[in-house]
Amino acid sequence: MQREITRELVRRLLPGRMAESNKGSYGSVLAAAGSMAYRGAAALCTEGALRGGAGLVYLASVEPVIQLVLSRTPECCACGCRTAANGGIHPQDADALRRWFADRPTVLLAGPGLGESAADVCKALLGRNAPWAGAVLDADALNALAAGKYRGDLPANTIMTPHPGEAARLLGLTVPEVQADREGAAVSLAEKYHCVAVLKGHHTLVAAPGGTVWRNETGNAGLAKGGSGDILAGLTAGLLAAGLKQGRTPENAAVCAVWLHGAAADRCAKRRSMTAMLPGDLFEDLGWILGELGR
Ligand SMILES: NC(=O)C1=CN([C@@H]2O[C@H](COP(=O)(O)OP(=O)(O)OC[C@H]3O[C@@H](n4cnc5c(N)ncnc54)[C@H](OP(=O)(O)O)[C@@H]3O)[C@@H](O)[C@H]2O)[C@@H](O)CC1
Ligand SMILES: Nc1ncnc2c1ncn2[C@@H]1O[C@H](COP(=O)(O)OP(=O)(O)O)[C@@H](O)[C@H]1O
Repeated sequence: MQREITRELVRRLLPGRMAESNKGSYGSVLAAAGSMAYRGAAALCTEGALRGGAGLVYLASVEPVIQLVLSRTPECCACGCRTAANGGIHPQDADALRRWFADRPTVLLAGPGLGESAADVCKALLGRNAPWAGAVLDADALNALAAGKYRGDLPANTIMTPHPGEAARLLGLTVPEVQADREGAAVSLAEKYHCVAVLKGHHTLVAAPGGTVWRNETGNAGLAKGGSGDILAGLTAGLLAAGLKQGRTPENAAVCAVWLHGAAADRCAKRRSMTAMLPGDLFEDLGWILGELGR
């Protein structure tokens, strides 16, 4: 049975901003994102993590991507990596990152824009004894997981955010089969991969193993543009990092992220139209909606 995500639920579950706090109170995110082919995805997901409230956001990527992201959001800390032959992060640098973060509890956000480098990067970052406080896996990180390129034993507090195409690959189904039983697909993903599954699309669903299936009713077809999913992945990671510091669960973070993302899109469509709005426009509306919720 599905339960609707409401504004009141989100108000209750959102991490607070306390007067007596500092950046360490809201957790850290490392985004492993972007490649020579997909530069914007890294910019959108890191801004999503910052605007989702994480205290510190690091970006691991190739230098041209780092330059682009810092020019938009200098708040982001750079972990510049060498470029591999496939245009992505060099695998040796991914190994070094994993060692550097071993004693710095951090949420890993992996996938947006990684392209062909995803298999090597995920193998290095998500192998045995991965140090992450939690993880958000999206896009190419999910395709590499579906293809068996790294162990399916994900860190505790993992959230995956597949669109129906990615969900079909993860479950060995076709897209029409996923869409014909979205609730069954979301539950199967959560149980197969022991994580919180966010099955995106019109009426995004959130399922945790053995838990409620949440249905989101915010959002509109203006989100059907490349980059919307990258923002959701970053926002989810930012909320997860801040929420884990305050005893919230990954399910709480996913529920808040999908509702806020859709509510921002609904506000954005009123001022920009569904046709002309861009994913990057959502950040302004997100700020207004968080403000209305007292955060
Ligand atoms: N500015 C940037 O840098 C951007 C970079 N980006 C980066 O691009 C990379 C590739 O990501 P991607 O999602 O485009 O590739 P992919 O998973 O192969 O999806 C296409 C296939 O899946 C299916 N499919 C997709 N959605 C579906 C749906 N809702 N419902 C049903 N089916 C759906 C679709 O099937 P079709 O409908 O065409 O048969 C098609 O075959 C990745 O790194 C990402 O982060 C993008 O985020 C954009 C902005
Ligand atoms: N018609 C729609 N109605 C509501 N939400 C939508 C619609 N189309 C797309 N979205 C949302 O936009 C985002 C698209 O993510 P994704 O397919 O991964 O795109 P990309 O990776 O290209 O950014 C998801 O959050 C999805 O739920």
